[in-house]
Amino acid sequence: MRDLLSSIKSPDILKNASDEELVYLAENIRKFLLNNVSKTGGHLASNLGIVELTLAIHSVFDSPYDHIIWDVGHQAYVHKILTGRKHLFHTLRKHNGLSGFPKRSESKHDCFETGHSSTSISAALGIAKARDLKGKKNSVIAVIGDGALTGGMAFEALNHAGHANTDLIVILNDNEMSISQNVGGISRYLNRLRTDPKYFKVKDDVEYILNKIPAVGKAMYKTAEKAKDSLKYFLVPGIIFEELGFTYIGPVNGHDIKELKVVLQRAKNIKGPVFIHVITKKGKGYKYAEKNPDKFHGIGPFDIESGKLIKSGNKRESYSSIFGKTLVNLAKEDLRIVAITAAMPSGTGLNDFASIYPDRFFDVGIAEQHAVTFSAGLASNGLKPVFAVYSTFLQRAYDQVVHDVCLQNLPVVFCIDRSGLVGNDGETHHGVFDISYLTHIPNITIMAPKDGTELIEMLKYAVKLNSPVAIRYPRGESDDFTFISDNYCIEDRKAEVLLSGKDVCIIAFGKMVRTAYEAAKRLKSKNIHCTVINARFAKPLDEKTILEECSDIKNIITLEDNVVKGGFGSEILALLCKSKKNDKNIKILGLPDKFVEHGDTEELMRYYNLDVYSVIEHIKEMIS
Ligand SMILES: Cc1ncc(C[n+]2csc(CCOP(=O)(O)OP(=O)(O)O)c2C)c(N)n1
Ligand SMILES: CC(=O)[C@@H](O)[C@H](O)COP(=O)(O)O
Ligand SMILES: [Mg+2]
Repeated sequence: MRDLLSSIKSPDILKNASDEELVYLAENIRKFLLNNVSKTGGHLASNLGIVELTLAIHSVFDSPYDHIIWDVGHQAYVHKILTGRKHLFHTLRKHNGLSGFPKRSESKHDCFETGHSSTSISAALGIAKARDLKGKKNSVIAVIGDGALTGGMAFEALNHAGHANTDLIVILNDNEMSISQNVGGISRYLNRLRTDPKYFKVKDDVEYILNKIPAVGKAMYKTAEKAKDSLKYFLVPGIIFEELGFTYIGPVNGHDIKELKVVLQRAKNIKGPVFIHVITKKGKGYKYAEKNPDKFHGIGPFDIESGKLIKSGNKRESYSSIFGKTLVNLAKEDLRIVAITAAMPSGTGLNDFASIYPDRFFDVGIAEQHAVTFSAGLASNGLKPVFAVYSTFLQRAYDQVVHDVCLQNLPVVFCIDRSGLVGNDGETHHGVFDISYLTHIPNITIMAPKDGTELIEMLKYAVKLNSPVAIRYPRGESDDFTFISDNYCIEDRKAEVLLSGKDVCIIAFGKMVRTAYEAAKRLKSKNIHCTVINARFAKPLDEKTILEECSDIKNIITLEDNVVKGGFGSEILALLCKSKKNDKNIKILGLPDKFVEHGDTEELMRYYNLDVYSVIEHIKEMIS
């Protein structure tokens, strides 16, 4: 048997591989994924599940002539291996290394970039229509998971594609899982298609009966074979995809390469939009990932033998976990509190809330826009909705925040996790725009805690407010300032002065308070004395404290882990201008006007001059 993996540089090699060779290749790819991702971390379970499907797609289609669009893109590792990037896997998700998502700059085989879910069908349809207008004939294939299919955009695109009069193939990779168990009516519907004994019985009966009829039976069966899926349409009530205008094929065993190739070849020859329903097992081939696909969806380095995470040092509790526990406690006291997630219960720390208060917990699927307006509805009818959401995914729901929540001044609490740099996921996932996209909206209060204790206090305050509130906090370990801070009162909406000094005033927001504090401590030994303000609020700013503290200090620095444009520093600058205090020497430190790449968060903070050392240098330069 040829060892295709060791020599693979392009998918062309698959075209003349036997089915047995492809099965052997699938086995080797799984070993390769396991060996590499156990060292680098990454999205393991989704990739283990999609090995055969990716091999079949690249066997039947001709990338990059044919276009393949991967929804979310976290499952594109196998595609990367087959398209000449195997040798880069030791650098996966590291700074300047291989991205964890499709990147046009990385390969001509990555025709469209993804990271946020449910975009693939819209993109594929656009690509297909452009192809038609250019008079070309290549295939366009969108590969979308059952989780991503819960996103509204996917349905907007299916609705359009069904009557767009173009050739398009949508492959649904149905593994019954989003990151956690998939939820909702669509998921239940797919489950019925997958398992309905009535369907399988009827299908088998029809094939059996036709085959039994002597002479004509075989011919009739051949005709019926063609019409089988349409036949199914009549036999299974409401195949929604057929109703939308697609030819539905499935369910297909997503781990049978031979069957997959036959089905894909057939789809390639069908005119109009085709929907192929493929069934796979998330985590396939690695027992720990099959058993616990949520844990192995996106995982850090782990030990292959035991499936246990390799942890470095003693870590403090994460902000997500502190948030989750606090909300459980608050919900005990206040029965109006309900929690909402858009398919991220574990990532946002809501798992305990979900099991303790199942009736007050809502996983709405990957549907951030709906989650926000749903929260607005809950609030308008007397409840206290807390929507826990990653900063980057809330971008989706900007208009709902404006139009459905803030315009009506409804008391929805946005707990914005993963704000700032998130690290290895990179461009698509950094939460560096939320201050910019929220501060200009009337009625909203925006806070960021300097440490875990402050997050607890901010959440207590937020659920008491009768208007929209956002609390932003970063990925990972919480900080702890209890050794110096003795006032955690949030209700007075005041900033906190952590250190006083006459040379420089550093006004920091959220996680950056630590950087300001450490820089000030080190500068003291060089006889440079800094005031350090923990702003707590980006909106409304505690104008009084800030202006008083700045009044006798010439040098002012603002620090944030948001983009500088439209961020926290801009708010301070506007305040100083408004108060005629623009005779100051001011530096606004934050992230630049570009999409920040992937890499370790600390490394990126150094790279963008936002670490303690860089802040010290900024201050020295300012003073000199
Ligand atoms: C808009 C948006 N919200 C949330 C996420 C986080 N997220 C990434 S993958 C995923 C689950 C995707 O499930 P599915 O599409 O079924 O893919 P699978 O991992 O099962 O292969 C979620 C919720 C995202 N990427 N984009
Ligand atoms: C692909 C995706 O969007 C998620 O899987 C994301 O990578 C999760 O990030 P965390 O690891 O920060 O939860
Ligand atoms: Mg899935």
